[in-house]
Amino acid sequence: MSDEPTRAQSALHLIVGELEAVLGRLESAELEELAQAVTDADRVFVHGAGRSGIALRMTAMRLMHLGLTVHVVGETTTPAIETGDILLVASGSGTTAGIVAAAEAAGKAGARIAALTTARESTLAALADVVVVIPAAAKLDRSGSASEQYAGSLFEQAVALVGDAVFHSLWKRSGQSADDMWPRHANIE
Ligand SMILES: O=C([C@H](O)CO)[C@H](O)[C@H](O)COP(=O)(O)O
Repeated sequence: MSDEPTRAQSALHLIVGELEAVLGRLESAELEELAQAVTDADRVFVHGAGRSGIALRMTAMRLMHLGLTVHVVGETTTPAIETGDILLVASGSGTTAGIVAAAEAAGKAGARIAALTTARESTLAALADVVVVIPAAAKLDRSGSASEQYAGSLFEQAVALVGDAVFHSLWKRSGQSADDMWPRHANIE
């Protein structure tokens, strides 16, 4: 058998390399601001379209494991957002209509808004109290300069990892052990 990497292995190397590069360019102060805003909030609401939303659902689960009250916007049981809450949104483009509308509504309700986006100058970023810029490709960027991957893949992967990093830092600050958190894990699945 040849030692040559398969094409999927080559793709994995590409993805890991792109992630390392893009995550290395994140502003540490922005990440700290995000972690603090999440921990300061009464409740955390997450929202994103498509894969951006899927990535944030991973974060939502871990923040729940940490003991925070977390809701995914659009779920049947999600209540009204209000003052003291934070809406955490992810949108590579920063212009997805439903996400911008949600941020506007959350702001009017008195909630804080934290946005993960590639676009610091976007409508979404302008609405947000906390912005973490992930300098990946937005989904319509066909230049290949920010990423060789399809559409917003690099952004969406980075959102999941940023969420895990925020969770991990908050977990370590909390002093809880893994055993302390485990009873919150779903026991019907
Ligand atoms: O699902 C997505 C698409 O496959 C792009 O890679 C996006 O996450 C979805 O279209 C939302 O777009 P953004 O709000 O610009 O992240």
